[in-house]
Amino acid sequence: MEKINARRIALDVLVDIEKNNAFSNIALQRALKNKEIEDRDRRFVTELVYGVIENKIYLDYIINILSKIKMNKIKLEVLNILRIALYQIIFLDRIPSAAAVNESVKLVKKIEFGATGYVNGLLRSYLRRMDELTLDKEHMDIAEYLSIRYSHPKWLVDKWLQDFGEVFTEGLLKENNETPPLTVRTNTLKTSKSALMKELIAEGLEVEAGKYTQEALHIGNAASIEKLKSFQQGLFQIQDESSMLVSHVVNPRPGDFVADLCAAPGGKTTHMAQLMENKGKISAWDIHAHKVKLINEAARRLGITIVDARCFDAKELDETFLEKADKVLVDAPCSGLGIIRKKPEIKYNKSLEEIEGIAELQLDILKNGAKYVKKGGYLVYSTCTIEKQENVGVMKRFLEGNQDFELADINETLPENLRTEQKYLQLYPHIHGIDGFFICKFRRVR
Ligand SMILES: C[S@@+](CC[C@H](N)C(=O)[O-])C[C@H]1O[C@@H](n2cnc3c(N)ncnc32)[C@H](O)[C@@H]1O
Repeated sequence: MEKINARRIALDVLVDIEKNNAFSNIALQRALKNKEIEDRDRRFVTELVYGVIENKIYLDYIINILSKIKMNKIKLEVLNILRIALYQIIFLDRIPSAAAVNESVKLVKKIEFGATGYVNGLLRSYLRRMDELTLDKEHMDIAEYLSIRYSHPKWLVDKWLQDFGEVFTEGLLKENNETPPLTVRTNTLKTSKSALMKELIAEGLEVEAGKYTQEALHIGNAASIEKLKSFQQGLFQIQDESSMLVSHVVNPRPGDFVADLCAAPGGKTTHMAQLMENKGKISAWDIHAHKVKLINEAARRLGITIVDARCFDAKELDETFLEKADKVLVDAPCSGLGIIRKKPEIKYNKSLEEIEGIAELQLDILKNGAKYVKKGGYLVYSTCTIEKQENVGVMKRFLEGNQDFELADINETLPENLRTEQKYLQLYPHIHGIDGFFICKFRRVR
């Protein structure tokens, strides 16, 4: 069998992401699936792929200075070989620079023999000149400096500087390039947190309790978690703590009827089913049929029977649900700028226009969601973004147009370390250490 070359796999994944606009997690999964690859190599491939995407603007800034060929004329494969090499030299202390250069030269020889001299020359030139290539914050425009240093598009840095100020923005940008721990939610329908902890430790994982929710566990050294027996037995679900907080704010009770309008892949649906002790009903909708399947798969694995998943566009009104629900959740499609740590390509794919469009979509879905709520019932709005035009902006616009609703107090459903004066919760990765999320809750009073 051919020896697995981690750098080669990382290269293929990076080219796939750029050429086909693939999502990093899906491209990685596809490339690693069915490969006999040790956990250590699997982690190295993942580290290279995420590291390069996270730092792409910075790596390209250096390549642009050193290259004799214009950036847009460099073949994608060669460009990514350079990025992988520079990423290792600059960011991975444990890899000697000479090894990073030699391995990249070997790789380019196999893939684009004619570019061998170019790659070798550029990398050696970096090693000679690296001191003079460091960014000089004092003499640069602050937005330009932050944009290159932390590889976020300039328009986004400008926006965040305006919204949050320099210190906050730099903290956020820095954290966005960190790797978050993998977090899982105990399936309390099948086990307890302490029993699951023991099980995972016995399976060779490093496990720690979460910071905010009683079901959460952080996993230190997971490589292929879905292969674990405990996963296949449905003892847990992979889910960030921010996302778990949403279901706690919804606070569904056993016997409730809950409508979850944007539900796939079912993280919050299945969590709410747990909180309902698998009693009552959850109608879980998603616009994409292939994603509806994921809700059903998750429910089956976790032993949940109260979920009725369907393919439906929540912008449409389903009159059969009018005033039927005790609780409605709109976990809305959003710009996703709170989860850049997990999906770093998000920062390159967004635009101001898209943020505006998505805020309108959220408002449309919320307006319909409101119509399904019983008198005295609740509507919860959540996103995985930190953008004010969505979040607080949409929350205010919803309240202006829906006089039957008022903001409900969410504090009693939050852990003490997250209680807030405001009647909504905005989480930031660099402040709370979990995904950037927004959560608020409306009560139908009339
Ligand atoms: C943030 S994700 C939901 C995550 C899910 N609640 C969970 O916890 O696993 C938003 C979902 O909304 C779906 N979506 C987008 N537009 C929609 C629409 N018009 N109607 C229903 N679902 C929609 C997307 O397919 C996506 O799965």
